[in-house]
Amino acid sequence: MTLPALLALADGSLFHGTGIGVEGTTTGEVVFNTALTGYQEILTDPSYSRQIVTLTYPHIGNTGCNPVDVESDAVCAAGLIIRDLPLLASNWRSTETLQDYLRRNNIVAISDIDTRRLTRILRDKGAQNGAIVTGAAIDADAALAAARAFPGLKGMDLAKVVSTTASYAWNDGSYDLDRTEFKRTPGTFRVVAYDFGIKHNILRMLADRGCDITVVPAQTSAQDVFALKPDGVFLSNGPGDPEPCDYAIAAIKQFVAARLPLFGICLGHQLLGLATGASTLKMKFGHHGANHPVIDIASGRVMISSQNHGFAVDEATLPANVKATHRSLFDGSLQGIALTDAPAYSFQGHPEASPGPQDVAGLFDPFIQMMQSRQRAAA
Ligand SMILES: NC(=O)CC[C@H](N)C(=O)O
Repeated sequence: MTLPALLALADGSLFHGTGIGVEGTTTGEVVFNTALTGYQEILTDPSYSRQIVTLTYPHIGNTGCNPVDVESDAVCAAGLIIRDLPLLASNWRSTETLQDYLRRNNIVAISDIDTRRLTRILRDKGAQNGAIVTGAAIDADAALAAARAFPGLKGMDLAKVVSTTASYAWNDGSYDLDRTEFKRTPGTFRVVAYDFGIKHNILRMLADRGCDITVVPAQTSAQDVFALKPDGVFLSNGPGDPEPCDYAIAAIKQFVAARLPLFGICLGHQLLGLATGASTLKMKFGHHGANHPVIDIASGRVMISSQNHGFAVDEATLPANVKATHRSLFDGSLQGIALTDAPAYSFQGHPEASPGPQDVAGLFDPFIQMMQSRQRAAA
């Protein structure tokens, strides 16, 4: 039996389709992602908390779902919007269909809508607050009211909401090619990783490079981190607006002052920017995809990157001791910064990919080199 479904946007747009998850209502900011593959990694990326994701690729679910291709322990996106759910899921690693996966994770989702029309609206008007309602008796006015009641992500501190409540150790490296076993590299560097909504593949890529990682809650004080005697601190990706995360910004200022090696990704990049005194802004529709070209300003090299952000550091507000290292070739927005007077840098896109191309994976290396230099200086 098909489940009727309606997507309502705050601008008044309505899309009738088919419910492919559970019955109910979900609200959030509706964003479009242009990646062709990786729907499971996208759904489980904590940075999508309170966001409803529409995928522009029309056939989603072809390869089913499995327990391995996840970026956290839960489905974090507030909902999913797709054009077409294939009748058959086929892959040797698939253990369940996308529909079963969505239902088991209690996700409200809609298919059979014109995702191209939806994406054009989001591009023209900017990311919209929205609601998906599924069930036998759908009321368009109630759906619109739900969409308009969502307060929007601006000013919303979600990092401390999705973060781990207790610290834990992580030393699993990447999977082998069959994705049946983890690679393990002996830990040479003690790294404290702030969990603002951290993706598993970031932790794996740090572990592959010899990091022994302690993951700590978002609100951990700088003092508690210094007590762990780290060689370096990593600032993770995460959902929501970076600006209200004053606890993290205060801690980062202390790490910079102590000249502790620092590396930030996405939200972590935005927080490093704020800690240096720069400002962040909300973008019109953000960057969400797996094919975004960025230029390394010093070398002129162009790399294709995975992206997922709706806020950005405003390059015009960078203080004199912070240089721009990367820019987006789609819209010229700032993609990377480095401090000129401290061992600290960050990147707006996703060097860990998952999903996406691995062109920018080398951005993990300077962090390792900074920790090496620090260890040598102390020896
Ligand atoms: N992936 C992320 O870390 C996203 C950062 C932030 N929530 C943004 O939307 O810009």
